[in-house]
Amino acid sequence: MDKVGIFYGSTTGDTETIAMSLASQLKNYDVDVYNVNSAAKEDVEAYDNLILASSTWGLGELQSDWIDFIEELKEVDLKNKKIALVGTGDQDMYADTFVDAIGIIYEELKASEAEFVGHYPSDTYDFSDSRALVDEKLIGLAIDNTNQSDLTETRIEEWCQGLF
Ligand SMILES: Cc1cc2nc3c(=O)[nH]c(=O)nc-3n(C[C@H](O)[C@H](O)[C@H](O)COP(=O)(O)O)c2cc1C
Repeated sequence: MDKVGIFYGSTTGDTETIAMSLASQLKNYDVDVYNVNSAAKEDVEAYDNLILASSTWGLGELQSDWIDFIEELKEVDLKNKKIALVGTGDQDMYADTFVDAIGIIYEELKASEAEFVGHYPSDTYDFSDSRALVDEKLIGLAIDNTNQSDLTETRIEEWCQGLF
């Protein structure tokens, strides 16, 4: 079975819950889940398929544990790895910075020659702006459990199909 490493940062537990849902949805893979507050770059090196998940805090900032971890990731040779991004956020309260964190992770890592997979259409959301918008699509899956919790399960199911 192909391996998938899920690396998440979570301040109040929302992204952690999503990381666990993703792990149970990816039934055809051997999945390990890491909190970035205690993960190291050697953990990342063990996987060809990565899911990187972050909530957004402040006004469009990375979840705090990601601030150090993104620097570690930049030291990993990510060439030939596939990376899928998952952002949690609130599109109503933070309509101009919705899931910006995954846009930041993408910007930091796009020079790495990793292949970014799992782009997601933005038409079922209602926000004004996001750094996660790349070529009119979201660079990864966005989850908003404050305003659209009813869509979360379906979005995860859809997104996980044929992801890697
Ligand atoms: C002070 C504060 C700032 C936030 N800033 C943003 C933001 O800029 N963009 C966004 O999409 N969500 C923002 N959010 C919403 C969080 O990202 C959201 O609640 C998320 O589910 C938290 O996930 P976590 O518990 O895994 O950290 C903010 C929430 C708070 C309380």
